[in-house]
Amino acid sequence: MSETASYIAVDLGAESGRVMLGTMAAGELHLEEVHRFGNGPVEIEGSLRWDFDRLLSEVRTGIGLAAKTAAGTPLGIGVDTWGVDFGLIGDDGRLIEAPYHYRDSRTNGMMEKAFALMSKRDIYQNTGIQFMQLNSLYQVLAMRLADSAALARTGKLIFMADLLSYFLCGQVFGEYTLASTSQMMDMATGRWSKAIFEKLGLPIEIMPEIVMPGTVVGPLTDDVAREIGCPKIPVIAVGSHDTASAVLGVPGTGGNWAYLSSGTWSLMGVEIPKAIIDDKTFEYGFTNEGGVQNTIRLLKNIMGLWLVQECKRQWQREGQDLSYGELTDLASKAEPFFGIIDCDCSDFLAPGDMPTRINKHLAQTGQPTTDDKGQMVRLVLESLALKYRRTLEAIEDVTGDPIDVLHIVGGGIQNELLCQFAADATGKRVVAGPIEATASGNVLMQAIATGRLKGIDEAREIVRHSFDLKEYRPQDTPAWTHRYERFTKR
Ligand SMILES: C[C@H](O)[C@H](O)[C@@H](O)C(=O)CO
Repeated sequence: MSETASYIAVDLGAESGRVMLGTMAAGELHLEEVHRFGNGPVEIEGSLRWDFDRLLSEVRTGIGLAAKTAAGTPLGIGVDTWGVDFGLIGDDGRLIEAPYHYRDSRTNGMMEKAFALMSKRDIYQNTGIQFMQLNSLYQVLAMRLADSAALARTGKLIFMADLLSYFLCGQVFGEYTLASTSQMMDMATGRWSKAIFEKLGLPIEIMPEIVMPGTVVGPLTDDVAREIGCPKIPVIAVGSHDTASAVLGVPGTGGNWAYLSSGTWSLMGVEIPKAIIDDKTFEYGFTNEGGVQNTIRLLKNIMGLWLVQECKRQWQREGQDLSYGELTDLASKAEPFFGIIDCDCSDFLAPGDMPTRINKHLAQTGQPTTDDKGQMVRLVLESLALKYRRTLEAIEDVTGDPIDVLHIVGGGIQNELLCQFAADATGKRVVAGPIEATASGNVLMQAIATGRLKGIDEAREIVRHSFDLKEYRPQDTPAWTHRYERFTKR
């Protein structure tokens, strides 16, 4: 077994996608970005969709570049994407329509319709998954209730990352961590939940077979390998859910640690050996998403930097194109604790004119509004940090274990102001890095699948030796605690 091994990681988020070449040698992981491309919703027939054909072509381009860049032939390709979304393929193996975007309005009011068919508590007891209208369950229910022709013609439903893999290697499968985000999988059996499909009248036969992360799915098809111009590299099921790969990429330094995968969304939680599905996790709204190597990701979705991304897009539309760096700089100089919002208010889920919606929320809660961009970004970041504190306290309450350190990973760590606010608001030591935790976890899972690594501990050891980490110590926490008390009383 040669010392050096390389793998191709395809990592797509809601805002951008990248193809990385990961090279493992001498206990270190080196990541090289060979291709990066934009991503975002496209409007088709008045609905929000993903431009799947473009994404697939970008992925193929990236794989070609990675294969050319690699010293030898990469040992595998792993694909991960955001959760819940899927494509439908017909019996002819072709995609029936452009996949829907989870922020499309077709799921408005769908949860209530589901609860009329099966109680909210029973759905939770079965799946252990948090309630978000964007969950796959409500997307499929919306199609059934709309007598969707596309659903009627469906041979197989395939989740986004696995759909990209399908068009690379021709194999239909449902990787476990990604499948778990759907709220259609029975957390106890790791199989599709018969109870949910029966009670909601959904076609279980269209669901793909669930496979565990680390499964070697199959080589690139002859056509794909020829068209890309690379060998028939095996496609490996990794933590197909980007957050599952990100959690494997957490360095996990000493003590009892929590993680925050920070990007469009903020996913905050802990890694546990067994799902916790009880009245407390139900009340707190915790989710038990599948992790790699038989772990569970107990976490909560927090609206995240989507709020800042959407403000930036609106100000751009209004002719002021400020970079994230410039916006954060303005925020650092703005008045502390000017106002506070509930970041997870469903008013903020859909795209479009976020500053106006934030001001409406401030006015509705008896707070002053603002047209100052720095002030608005600051109150968003402060509100996120206070939500992190609330979530961390809930994690400690549910697990009974105090958290010593908060690991923040992902693109969001470039917002150093938010990292510092997270330390200040929670009163916890924050360790930030790596930015590319998801791509790292993707490559490391392939290394485990190909026998180069024994498991999670060895993988995290490599993360600790391969990336620079930045520490943030809590400052001025009393002022934050005072603010937090006012926040929690709301
Ligand atoms: C809907 C979100 O994409 C999902 O809940 C989240 O876990 C994710 O995938 C973030 O990339």
